[in-house]
Amino acid sequence: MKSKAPVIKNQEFEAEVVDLTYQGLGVVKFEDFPIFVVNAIPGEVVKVGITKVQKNFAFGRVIKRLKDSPNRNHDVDQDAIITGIAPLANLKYDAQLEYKQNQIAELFKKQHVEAEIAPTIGMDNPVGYRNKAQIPVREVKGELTTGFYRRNSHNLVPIEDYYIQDPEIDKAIIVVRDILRKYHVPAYDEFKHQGVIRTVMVRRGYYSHEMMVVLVTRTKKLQLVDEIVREITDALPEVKSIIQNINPAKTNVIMGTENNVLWGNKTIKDTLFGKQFEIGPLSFYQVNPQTTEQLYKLAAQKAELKADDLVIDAYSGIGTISLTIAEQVREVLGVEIIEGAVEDAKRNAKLNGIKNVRFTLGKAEEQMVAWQEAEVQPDVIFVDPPRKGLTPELIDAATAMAPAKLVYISCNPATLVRDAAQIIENGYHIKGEVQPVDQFPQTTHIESVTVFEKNA
Ligand SMILES: C[S@@+](CC[C@H](N)C(=O)[O-])C[C@H]1O[C@@H](n2cnc3c(N)ncnc32)[C@H](O)[C@@H]1O
Repeated sequence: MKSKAPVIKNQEFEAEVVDLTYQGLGVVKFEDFPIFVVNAIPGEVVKVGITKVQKNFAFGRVIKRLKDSPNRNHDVDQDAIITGIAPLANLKYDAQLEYKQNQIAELFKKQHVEAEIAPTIGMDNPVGYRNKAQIPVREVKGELTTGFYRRNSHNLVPIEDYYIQDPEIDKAIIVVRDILRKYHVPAYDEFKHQGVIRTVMVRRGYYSHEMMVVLVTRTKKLQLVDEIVREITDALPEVKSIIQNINPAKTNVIMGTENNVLWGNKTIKDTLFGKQFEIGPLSFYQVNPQTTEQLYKLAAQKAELKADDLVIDAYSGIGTISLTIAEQVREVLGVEIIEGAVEDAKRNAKLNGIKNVRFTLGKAEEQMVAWQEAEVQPDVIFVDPPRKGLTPELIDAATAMAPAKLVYISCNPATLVRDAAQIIENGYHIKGEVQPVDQFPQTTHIESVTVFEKNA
């Protein structure tokens, strides 16, 4: 079909940036036709070159910035922005916090759900916070290279400073990269589906400083594995676990399902709220331990837990929410889909001497229905789903059990507002303000806590 777009590829023009999308792209208009531009922020005037035209919108690039916004942060490496490591880093931090609050408010408005959104709780030092890195390994100019993809592409940009990761993790990535180079391990080629090493994953406990290195390989065979392991442990004394994860599939999914412990333990430990957690290679663990403590504390406070409460923790991961609230309530029932995470959760309960939690392996949407059919009567339900949010079946089953409160921890406001509409329709209202907590500074990801209370 012929495009009705009023712009063509390579066209150049000057315009003011009028908005910022949920992906952190600046919006300029040409005769009301929206053009999305990397690294352009509202209030700026830019000379734009059109790079791609679609039916209802186009993409462009900044040829020249003619006027800066006062909110522009000049103090950031451009690689972080062009690769999408830190797509919001061109905005000063206060403006990022405001942007996140506004994004949630706009989405609630579009959904016609009334909600007050509190100012985003931010970090004092919003860089170097990530406790986990998953770094693609590719061959660039004939050399094994670690870095990040240029946005919307699979072209690897070599990077050594990832800006938002724990700097000790950045150092470890360089060490591992150099060892892999030394032993001539072939980097994965995703087009030919050849080569060996696909990804290096590193996780580091914020309090424990225990480090796990995961080498994700296409093949079972990893040449000179003993030498590689010895060199990693010699160079990185914090490493407590080295794992080979095998992912033979032609896929964008980073990790496979098979893990071989090459050296050390199969998990690392970290602490949250003074409790110990063991974390396996495939388990979800919040990437920002500093704000996670704030987030869960807030969620628990807002839940107004009582000593006799029965609580459900849906999407319980390795048990972080369950175990941090267990002492305040009678019993917690968790459900989680990843087997390794459920095993971690059970071990973590033992490790902390907590006896009033029960973790079930399964789909939250099915388990919630099973609990409802078994006439379980929870006082509070916590839900902390992945980005796709809840299912209608889960919401119906959860609200049918009539908990006094449903505490929704969301990492995607678009699915939060969709689910909020159904929860409200089922006889609940939002209690107080929706509280954004900046779990992911410098990125467009938005975390928040909302409490739904049963109507009187
Ligand atoms: C955002 S994480 C929250 C984990 C945990 N509450 C925490 O903070 O550590 C979402 C969790 O949901 C799990 N998950 C994804 N889909 C699921 C499903 N359909 N049923 C149960 N768990 C699921 C993931 O494996 C992950 O552990």
